Amino acid sequence: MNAVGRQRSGTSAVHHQRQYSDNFLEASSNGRWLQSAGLQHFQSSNNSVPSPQDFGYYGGEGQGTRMYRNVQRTFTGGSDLFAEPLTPPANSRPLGNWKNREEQVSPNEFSPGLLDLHSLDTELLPEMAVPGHTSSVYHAGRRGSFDYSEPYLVSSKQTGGVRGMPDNNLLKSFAPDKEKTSNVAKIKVVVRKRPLNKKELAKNEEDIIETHFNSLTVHETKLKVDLTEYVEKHEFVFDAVLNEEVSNDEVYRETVEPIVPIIFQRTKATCFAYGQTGSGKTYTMKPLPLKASRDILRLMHHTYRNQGFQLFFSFFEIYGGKLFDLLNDRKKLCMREDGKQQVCIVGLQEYRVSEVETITELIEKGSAARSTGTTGANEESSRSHAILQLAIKRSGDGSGSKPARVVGKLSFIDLAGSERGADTTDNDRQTRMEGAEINKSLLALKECIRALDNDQGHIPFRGSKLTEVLRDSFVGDSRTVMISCISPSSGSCEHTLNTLRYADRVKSLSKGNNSKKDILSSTLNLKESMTLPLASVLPPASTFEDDIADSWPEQADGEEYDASEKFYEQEKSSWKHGKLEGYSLSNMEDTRRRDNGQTNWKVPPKSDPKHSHSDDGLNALLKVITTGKLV
Ligand SMILES: Nc1ncnc2c1ncn2[C@@H]1O[C@H](COP(=O)(O)OP(=O)(O)OP(=O)(O)O)[C@@H](O)[C@H]1O
Repeated sequence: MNAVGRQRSGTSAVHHQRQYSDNFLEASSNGRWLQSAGLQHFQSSNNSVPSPQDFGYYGGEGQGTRMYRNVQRTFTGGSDLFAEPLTPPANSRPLGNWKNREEQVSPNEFSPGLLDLHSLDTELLPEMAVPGHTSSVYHAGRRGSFDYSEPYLVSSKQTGGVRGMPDNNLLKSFAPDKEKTSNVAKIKVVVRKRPLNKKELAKNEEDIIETHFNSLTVHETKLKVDLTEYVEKHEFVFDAVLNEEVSNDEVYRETVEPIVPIIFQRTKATCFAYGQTGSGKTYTMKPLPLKASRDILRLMHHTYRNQGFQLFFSFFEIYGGKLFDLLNDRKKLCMREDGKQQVCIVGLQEYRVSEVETITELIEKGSAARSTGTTGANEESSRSHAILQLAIKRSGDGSGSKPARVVGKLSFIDLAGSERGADTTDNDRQTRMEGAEINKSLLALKECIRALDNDQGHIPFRGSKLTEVLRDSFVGDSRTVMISCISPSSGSCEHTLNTLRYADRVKSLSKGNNSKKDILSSTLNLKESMTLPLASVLPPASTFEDDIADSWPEQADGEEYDASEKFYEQEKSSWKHGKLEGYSLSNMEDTRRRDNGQTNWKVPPKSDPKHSHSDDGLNALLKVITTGKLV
């Protein structure tokens, strides 16, 4: 497993310095996010981006008093929270407190055009031979050193008639063969830890996250009955763990870069960020589409030159269960399904793009129009799920004479911040309702990923608008990358554990190697999920009840009532009947552990007579062993 940049090593000081020069070089927030994307040379110097007033506030549509981001607020908004540099590398932070305490280890792109809804563009093209590709080692040497400077981009040389495109001899080659496609994991779970911010430092909050190669340990301080403190360790293993020193460039390399070539191979891929409000989801997600577009354009103009591929860009959000076009004055959109159960977003404006600069402008424009609000942890919190889609289309015969149809799609989802209901007690009703809606969709997302990975016949896409919209990204040949963002602070420990457990659950769904152990583990996870359905996202009782009673005004009129309500009711019922008991079965969650620096694959959880699901799990396990079938 890749460990670049995640371990403190002899180069850590360099990483550290680069990380912050990436993120904090300019005072201009616009420049800042381009820098953090490694694309500062694309910073718009013209006035083509509309003025803030153009999107300052969009009334109506039941948006109440919600605020929208203006151009001045970019994803690094609120950076006043951060000192520069912020934290020394985690390993250099004194872990003394933990050590002094008694330890307890718990096993644990500009030609705008309206989207032609009735073109068959939601259908994937039949497989077409793509001649003339260069087949070389795509990732050769990338693990050894970080290419922070991105020389092919910094270079002022223009090649191939596409601005911002790399110099030929620096062009990375992609091998678009089937084998490569299947080599990219179906589900990849990556965790990113952000540095402590000013607020947390001011409160003397400790960094409780210790990162290793592809694992991390959370040091949770607890109190015994006699009020003496002890530290409980929670260990998790993921596909990659990115610490606070890791730049957005490396995040891209680890997460999205490997899936870019395969979207030319009839694959739909989704990358989403999950995590507590203020944990760095927007910071992490915002640079990714630009970097991916750059690579896609490079492939289109080099490897796939003159083959009729086109790149289309769209950007919308789901707020309160409704869809809004972020590139068209927040126009309300409708989601429809065609006869083939393909999802069509009626009215969504799509832009055909061929230059990175244009994409930069579109991202700026869309981000400025997002719904934001204030939460306890983030003054400018994203209260919507933002979905940015890059669709690769090609005319049916590859010559451009027939209408273009979708070949592959790459969706970037910046999910709204997850919150525990407990955190919403000092928030207004609107914020609490947002929280409930957000949690519902996160739960539905997890359920879909779970069902997909278990090859279940029924995928509960109707669980939420989010999953309905993402339906066509999950069926067929799809890839999912989940980036779990966490805060390192002791004050966010519970959130962090919830986020990691969600991530671990998603990860455990991946059959990856299809080893028997994995299958067994999936069985156990499924079993557990049946008894603990709302475990990781459910707000506490009081808030949950309030939120149910308060249902969204737009939904109350039944206009867009859908199966999600029913789903929600079912989940609520499960919860009411106490099926969440045993949620803290951390040994069930932390399925893989490290031992003496070696990663051990999933082990079945220990039997615990107090928890009946353990017996169920063992029974399931035995059945699989004896029958070779999942039960
Ligand atoms: N890895 C990081 N390095 C430096 N600063 C970071 C990092 N991650 C996040 N931040 C800063 O933390 C603050 C909150 O981040 P961000 O807005 O991305 O959180 P979020 O998870 O999207 O929150 P919400 O869900 O409420 O929208 C921002 O000021 C951002 O610049």
